[in-house]
Amino acid sequence: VFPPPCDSQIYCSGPILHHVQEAKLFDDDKYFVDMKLKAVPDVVLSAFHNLSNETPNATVLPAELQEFLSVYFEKPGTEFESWTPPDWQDKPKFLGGIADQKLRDWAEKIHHLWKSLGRKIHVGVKDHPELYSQIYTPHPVVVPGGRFRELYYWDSYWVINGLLLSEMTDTAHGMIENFVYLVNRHGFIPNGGRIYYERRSQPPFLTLMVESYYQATKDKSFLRGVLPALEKEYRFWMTNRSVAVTVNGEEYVLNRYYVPVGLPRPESYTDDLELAEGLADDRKEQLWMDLKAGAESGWDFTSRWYIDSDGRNNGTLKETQTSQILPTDLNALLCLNEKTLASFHRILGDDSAAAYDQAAARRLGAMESVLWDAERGAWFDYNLVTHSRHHEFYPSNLAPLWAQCYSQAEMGEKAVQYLKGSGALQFPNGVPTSLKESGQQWDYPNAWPPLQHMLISGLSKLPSEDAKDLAFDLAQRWIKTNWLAYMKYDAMFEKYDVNGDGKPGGGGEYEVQLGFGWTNGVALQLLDQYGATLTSGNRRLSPGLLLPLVISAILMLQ
Ligand SMILES: OC[C@H]1O[C@H](O[C@H]2O[C@H](CO)[C@@H](O)[C@H](O)[C@H]2O)[C@H](O)[C@@H](O)[C@@H]1O
Repeated sequence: VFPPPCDSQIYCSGPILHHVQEAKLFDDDKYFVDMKLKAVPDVVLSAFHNLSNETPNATVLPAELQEFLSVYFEKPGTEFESWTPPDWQDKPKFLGGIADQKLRDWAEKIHHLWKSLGRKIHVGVKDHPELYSQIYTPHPVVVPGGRFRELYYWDSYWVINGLLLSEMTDTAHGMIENFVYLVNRHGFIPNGGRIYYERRSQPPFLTLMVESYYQATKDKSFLRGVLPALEKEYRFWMTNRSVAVTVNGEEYVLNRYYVPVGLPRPESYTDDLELAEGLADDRKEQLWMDLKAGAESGWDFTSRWYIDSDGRNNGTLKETQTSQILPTDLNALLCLNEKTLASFHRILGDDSAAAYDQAAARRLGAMESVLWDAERGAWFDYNLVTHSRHHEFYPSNLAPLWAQCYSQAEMGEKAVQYLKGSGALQFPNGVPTSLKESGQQWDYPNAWPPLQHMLISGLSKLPSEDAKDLAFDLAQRWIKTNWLAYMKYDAMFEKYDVNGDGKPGGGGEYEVQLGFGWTNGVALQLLDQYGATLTSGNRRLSPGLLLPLVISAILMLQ
């Protein structure tokens, strides 16, 4: 009953996809669905039909499949022209604010990486979209790197923040224009720049990208031009990804990730097929939908989305039920979108700000009634099956601090105490994604750049020195991890391990990737924000953390 991931009978459904992926001709299922066609789809489909009709039981041997692919497909990557961002220039100003010479030299190297991650889509993709899985966008993009050859939605927020520090305003402008183009074409922004991603999104960061750009340029006419697309995207999330939930007799509306699309993810086809083996057809479809919703959350995959048969936040990947969870971070992000949209209307001097102010106030009330736990002092995901909160630690439990979506100052301070008592601060290299080692990449021991950034930024906005010191301490840990790994491997990674000295992360369904868009963006932001005090050597203990240590040492001596 549910539509396939896209309408292409080559890239998203049908016998070619099935046979090629099942034959495991490539190490990564994403490889095949990124290949360009050498002939129009009808010709390729009928050639495959003839080939499989000639063989008993329609089985095509791997050697025949290889031959078929070499006749009808090109290697991935041919859809790009070589492109160096024309606005890239040596020595952007922010470098001057980094006191530690080694970190300053390293920041300069990161700034150089934008040149290798820039891509311009070949005009052929615009003229003959039927030959490509690549989605055409009019302006060049900065990609994450490695197997992620195309643009990604939420990654681009941290990429754009980094580009703005690198004074690459035109490249940032073009990337935002691409997203506006995608909203106008699809009604929302796809997960990434491939047709197999076109029926699911990722965390909605476009409004915040525009906010970053506006803060850097103060360009009101740009703001006026893009605002209708931002509102269109907001309506998409409120129409297609919202749920009404009743708590203590009151009804609240909050958002979730939800992807009513069938079949396995084409880019991870055999993983999804194997995971669903043995399930009844309707359970299979449900699992595939929830895996896609997991991809839409950006956390693919994690024990955070597991709900076992007793309704507990427990189980295995097969028990992923993303759509049955109201996530704290998605709702904090939408609250921040609402506040930012209101502020845009105020800047432009029109009279539409009030509607967004009211939406933000409604959401804040809902988050405090449904997600906030006053006893524990944090916000927790809400389970729609059991109508209760999940109490595991995830950095997302503090996302409302980052979004500044809470009503009383004391909630912020309670959340700091929650974090300190959570056990998540005991690791030298950053805050883990959870405290569970599930083997999935969005779990312990991995730490991810966007989560470090949101946590550090949330803590740094709190009024207390204690919270600010903790923010600095976490920034120092993260920078040191990134820097040590760079010294060892000469590379920036998509994620890191919270243990060891500069260790890349692992787990999940693909090898850890290098590049890496959001890692570079977050490192540059932290180096800019804390450049005067960060060091490449031993961690400088901030006064707020030093004092408790001194007191406990004195007590021990007594
Ligand atoms: O191919 C598997 C999945 O890969 C992507 O997810 C991961 O990389 C993205 C790019 O850095 C990142 O946005 C996401 O948070 C990562 O988990 C892709 O976005 C998924 O849709 C895809 O299934």
